[in-house]
Amino acid sequence: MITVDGVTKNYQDFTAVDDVSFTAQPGRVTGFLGPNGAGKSTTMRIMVGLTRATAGTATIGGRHYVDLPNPGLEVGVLLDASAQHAGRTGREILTIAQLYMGLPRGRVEEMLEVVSLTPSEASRRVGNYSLGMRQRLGIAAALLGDPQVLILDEPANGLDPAGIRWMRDLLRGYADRGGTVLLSSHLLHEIEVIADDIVMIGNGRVVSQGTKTELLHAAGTVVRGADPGLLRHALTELGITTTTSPDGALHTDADPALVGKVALEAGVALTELRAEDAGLEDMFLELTATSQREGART
Ligand SMILES: Nc1ncnc2c1ncn2[C@@H]1O[C@H](COP(=O)(O)OP(=O)(O)OP(=O)(O)O)[C@@H](O)[C@H]1O
Repeated sequence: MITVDGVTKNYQDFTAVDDVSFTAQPGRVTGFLGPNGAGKSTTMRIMVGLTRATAGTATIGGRHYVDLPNPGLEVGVLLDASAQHAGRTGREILTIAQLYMGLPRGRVEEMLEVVSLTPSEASRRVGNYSLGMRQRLGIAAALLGDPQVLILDEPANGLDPAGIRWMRDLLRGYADRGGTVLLSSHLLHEIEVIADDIVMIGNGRVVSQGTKTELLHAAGTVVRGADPGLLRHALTELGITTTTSPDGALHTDADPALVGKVALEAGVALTELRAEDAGLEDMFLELTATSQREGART
């Protein structure tokens, strides 16, 4: 588990991360979502001891990263896929990591296979790798020590659609086996398809967090009945306010299960009942509107 507790980072009078708290739980993929410059990378760098927090703590399994005796065995980190020695081959980079982690040699070839880097690609210098290949190598390095926790900063950058699908399946499987995954992105769709839990950050502050289901449900319910007037009346009677869209559908903040129950009791046949698809996109833009560069930066 990753625990971030009241983390703040000031650069002189600029606050890059402002009292951020959240947890990333085992068995779940936690998406760390925010627009450019929101403070995701800074928070992740603090988690792994590369940046010192001005206040607050970030721990992995209850310990600070710097206190982990052989960190690669406990947490796999990919912060910048291009931050590798360009003159080394992919295989050499993994071999160096394998040696200092004290892992069996076979682990390198195993990981190259997992990330689908062919033997000839693994023998090429990283300076000649595409961004997608660097991401794959970075994921191989993060997985090398078979850690229980993964911290990945924008891991889908540079991957093609098949690569994104591959990564999603890999991380899903990893979390399903009990691993903790924290991955950041400024692209909502990426997070929406993979994450179980979402932490949204804007202007250094957490603007919303919860399970994906909770955040989707926060958008409310759309319901359409054979007798819209009677349905509206039944809902209003229970104090559930509704608005009617031009196409006759009713919109309410209440839960779909409750709306369905009210309709059943009122004897109204429903033709549509669903969680309102505001799309996390709208919510993401709305929630971060005041904290984006284009918005009021206070
Ligand atoms: N060393 C530093 N000195 C001064 N400001 C910094 C430093 N590092 C980061 N910042 C600022 O902190 C803010 C947050 O940056 P950060 O890289 O954490 O954002 P991010 O959410 O990862 O963005 P992106 O999606 O663009 O990668 C930015 O305004 C950035 O310019």
